[in-house]
Amino acid sequence: MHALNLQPKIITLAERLADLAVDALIDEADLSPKPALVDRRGNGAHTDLHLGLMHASALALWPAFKEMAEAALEFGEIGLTLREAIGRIGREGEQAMLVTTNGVNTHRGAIWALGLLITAAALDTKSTNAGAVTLRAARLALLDDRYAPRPLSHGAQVAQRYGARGAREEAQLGFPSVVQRGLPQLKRSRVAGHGEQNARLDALLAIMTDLADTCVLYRAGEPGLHAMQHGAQAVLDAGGSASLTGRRRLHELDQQLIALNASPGGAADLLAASLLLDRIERDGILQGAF
Ligand SMILES: CC(C)(COP(=O)(O)OP(=O)(O)OC[C@H]1O[C@@H](n2cnc3c(N)ncnc32)[C@H](O[C@H]2O[C@H](COP(=O)(O)OP(=O)(O)OP(=O)(O)O)[C@@H](O)[C@H]2O)[C@@H]1O)[C@@H](O)C(=O)NCCC(=O)NCCS
Ligand SMILES: Nc1ncnc2[nH]cnc12
Repeated sequence: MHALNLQPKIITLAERLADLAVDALIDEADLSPKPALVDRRGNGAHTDLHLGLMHASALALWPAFKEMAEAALEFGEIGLTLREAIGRIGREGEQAMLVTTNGVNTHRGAIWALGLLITAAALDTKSTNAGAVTLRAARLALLDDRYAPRPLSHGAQVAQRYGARGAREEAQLGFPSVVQRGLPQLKRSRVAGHGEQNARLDALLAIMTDLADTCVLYRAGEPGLHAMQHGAQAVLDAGGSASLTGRRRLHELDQQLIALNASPGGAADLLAASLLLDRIERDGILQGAF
């Protein structure tokens, strides 16, 4: 007769990082009320997305995140070999996402941003503050993956039309929207006692105030981007999402962006990146067990 094994399974560093990334994506999707984005209330400005699809997509990305962290551990240093390995894994992750969502792009930007951050975190678990991790991620993003296809993506079309360089530049600059806006606002709103959900909403709004979100530019042009940036600033100026006036401004922003079809999908990805870095900095298992 076999005794029941009640020992907790020891998870690997790569598995732990993949867990943190998926948790960050699910927390981002669930956070409500987000302007014009999919959340617990509904589909925002989207006709082809819903919350269940966002969850399924996030879960489908776990193996890719784990493999990226494993590649970092295997190669051990920033270089073209690692960059091209995670590029391949990222593209396989995109395929897994598209199979799960039946062809809908739920998390392309998130695979890019969180994939780079997971890889960068795994490279040195003794140096996991946001500044150090984003710097390593930027050095990876600056390397040119020779095998990356160059499709005329929405981001590429927007770059041609408006000169906005979007997700690639955000990573190559070390995620300024995360390090200078999202994370500091998350911490400020927590310290002010606004509650975790409001702190996360404020972090999203802080990202939106300055981001050249190629998703918004593609769907709603410069008027859409202007509405997103100024509307987000108006909520923060009114006291943020924990205040009554701020909540009113947030509702107005939601209505305005939906009317413009302007979904800030890039800002949503960068909120998930902020939540991931916040978790990596504070994670007891990551700090202690490896
Ligand atoms: C380098 C890549 C990110 C490719 O970049 P590019 O700009 O060429 O490609 P896009 O396909 O447009 O994807 C970029 C996505 O990044 C998000 N984003 C937008 N602006 C920013 C920004 N300023 N900073 C950071 N991130 C940003 C955004 O993702 C979200 O929006 C998605 C929905 O967008 P879209 O497809 O346009 O969808 P809709 O408007 O809804 O379209 P329809 O309904 O009309 O169909 C949503 O998924 C969010 O995630 C942009 O979409 C990179 O992808 C790449 O090179 N990948 C290859 C693999 C690789 O090398 N990986 C590296 C290992 S990690
Ligand atoms: N919550 C969300 N709604 C719409 N697009 C997104 N892209 C990433 N997160 C999103």
